[in-house]
This record gives sequence, structure tokens and C-alpha cells, in this order.
Amino acid sequence: MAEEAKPAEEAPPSDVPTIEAPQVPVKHSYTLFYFNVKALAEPLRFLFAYGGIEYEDVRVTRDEWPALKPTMPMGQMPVLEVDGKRVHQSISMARYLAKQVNLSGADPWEDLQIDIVVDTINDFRLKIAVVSYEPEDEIKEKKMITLVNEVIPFYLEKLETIVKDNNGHFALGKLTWADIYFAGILDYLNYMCKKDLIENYPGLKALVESVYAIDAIKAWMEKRPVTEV
Ligand SMILES: N[C@@H](CCC(=O)N[C@@H](CS)C(=O)NCC(=O)O)C(=O)O
Repeated sequence: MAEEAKPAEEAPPSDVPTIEAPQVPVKHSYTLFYFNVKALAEPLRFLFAYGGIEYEDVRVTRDEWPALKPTMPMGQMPVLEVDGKRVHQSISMARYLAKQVNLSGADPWEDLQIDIVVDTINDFRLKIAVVSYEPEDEIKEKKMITLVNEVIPFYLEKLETIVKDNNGHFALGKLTWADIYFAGILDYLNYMCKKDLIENYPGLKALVESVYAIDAIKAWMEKRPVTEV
């Protein structure tokens, strides 16, 4: 005869209250490796500053680089060492830091809105870099005409519209790491184009100025090493 199914045993009532574990943020040790320039590392330095996160800002010289290169995951920098583990890719690292400092989205859709703008800014950077680092003068001159007359206005007008539609920000109508990313990379874009890219874009100008005015970022900009790029 089949055994009768027993009702599931209920946990005995307990007088002991459930204790929630305190949400103590995990403290990591961070070392950022890059050359003595702002360029791809500056958005990361802005995020460290914004979050008041301690890190070692290692600036590798051109002489030191050949020996260090093989020790980096893809033989390039910036590289972030987190608790002794080295990771690369500046945008991935920025996204990771943004989560630590509460500048990412509240859900996957919000994160998507931020990522779209950051990827667009990075597309823009790559289009500028291809021209700026072109070794053949004649080809560079030709490419520069298209860059200045078409590519730069196209991207800046699109970005300006996004800012106008987002309450002076790039996403979610508030400060996110997309704003910090753009403000951090802008000097490098200007350097490659040899001009102030946003001078005629009031929305972008106001956004960048608002990031530079954040106390912790202002303090970082005042104390950071002075570099050409
Ligand atoms: N996609 C990578 C690009 C990294 C990259 O291009 N790094 C350059 C400097 S900006 C580099 O390490 N160049 C030295 C080399 O390749 O030996 C990122 O965003 O981190």
C-alpha cells in the first residue's frame, strides 16, 4: 500500500529575531597603471575622485613601458589592479567603478541608456583618433576635411540634442557616469582635434562645467599632475 504523503514540516516558531547582515561596502585595493597623460585614464581618475576612493595612480614612463608591457593582460594600458588582479579596457573599468560610486543605472534598461551614450562617445573618439594618428600627411589632410566638416558636427549635434532632452545630462535626466566619462575624456578629444570641440555647444559646455564643479573632481583637477595631453 502506498504510503500517505506527509504534510511538509513547518519550521518551528522561533523567538529569535532575524538579524540582517549590515551592508558594509567592501574595501578593495586599487592601482591604476597608465602613461603620464589624461587620455583614456582620466574618466577613471574622475570616478575615483568622485567616489572618494583611494587608489595608487601609477604613471609609467616610456622607458619603463617595454619591460612592463608583457605583464599587462593585453599589453596595453590603462590597467587596473584590483586586490592584486589586473584588468584592462577603460570603458569596462569605468562601468565597474561607476557601480561602486552609485553612478550607474537602477536596472538594465537604465544601464542601457548610459551605455548607449558612452559607446557613442567612444565611436566619436575612435573616428577622431584614426585621423589624428594618420602617419601620411597627405592622407591626414584629406581625412581631416571630412572629420572637421562632417564627422565632428554630426556627433556633437547629436550629443547636444541628447543633453537638451535629458535635463542637461546624457542619460536618465541626472548625473551618471556617462557625464563623467565625457568630461574626463574631453581634453584628449580636444588635443587630438587641436580645438575646443564644445565651444559652440552650450548644452555640452554646461554639462562639462557641472562635472568640473563637483567638489571632489574640482579638487582632483587642481592637484593632478600637469600634462600636455
Ligand atoms: N580599448 C583599450 C585601448 C587601450 C590602448 O589603446 N592603450 C594604448 C594607450 S592609449 C597603449 O597602451 N599603447 C601602448 C602599446 O600598445 O604598447 C582601452 O580602452 O583601454
